Amino acid sequence: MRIDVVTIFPEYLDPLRQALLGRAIDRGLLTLDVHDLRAWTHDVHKAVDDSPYGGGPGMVMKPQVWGEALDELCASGTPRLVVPTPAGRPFTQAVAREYAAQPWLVFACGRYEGIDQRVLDDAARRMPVDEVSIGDYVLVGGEVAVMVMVEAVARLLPGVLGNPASAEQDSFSDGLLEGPSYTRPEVWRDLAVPDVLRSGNHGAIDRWRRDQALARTFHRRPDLLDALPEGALDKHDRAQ
Ligand SMILES: COc1ccc2nc(C(=O)O)sc2c1
Repeated sequence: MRIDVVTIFPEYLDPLRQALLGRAIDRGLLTLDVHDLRAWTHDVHKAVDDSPYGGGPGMVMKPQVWGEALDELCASGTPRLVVPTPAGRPFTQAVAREYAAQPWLVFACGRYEGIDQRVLDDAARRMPVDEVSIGDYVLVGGEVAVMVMVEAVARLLPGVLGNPASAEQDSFSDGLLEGPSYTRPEVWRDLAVPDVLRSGNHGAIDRWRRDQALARTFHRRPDLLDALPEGALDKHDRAQ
């Protein structure tokens, strides 16, 4: 997978080159190229924003600069353009899986009050454009949202996670929240690991973990239970 990110703060994306993701990039499992939007300005001040038509607070990112950047970066093909914005559709694990199947993603990081809408409308003439939000809160810019999305997507790529089963068992993969996890010691500050996890009875362990996930989801995210596909809960699940 090829990932390009366009931003006025390229160094903001540096953490993506650390640890697991950094190793995956070094191993060629994905490429990550971060571009400074100001490289496509032509004035001495490298201006990327201007006042909004219709008035109102803040500034809007200029269409000309973005247009030239995307023209150059997307000249060789048809990536999916992903634009983080508070007004976007929710970024979910399902969207992460959808993106992980794409050969090429270009992320456009807005700042200020956002990017002139015509940039997205023009891009949509020649590539799929997705406006997405990572949550119901507003950030200062798109960079942090891009880091969240790149990590969520990259970890799904073959070979990135040491144990592929991790991606199948983590929260949201079966539509439920993950239950609690434990490791040694057996007792810590008089808190003991649940006996079933030390029983060696894998059927009972799997059942206990499923029940824990259902209970946690019911109490913390009942909306996820409502969203489960028909038949996702068996008779035992429904009896919980
Ligand atoms: C101007 O660019 C922004 C500003 C806030 C913001 N908030 C996001 C979110 O997903 O919450 S994406 C995003 C992009």
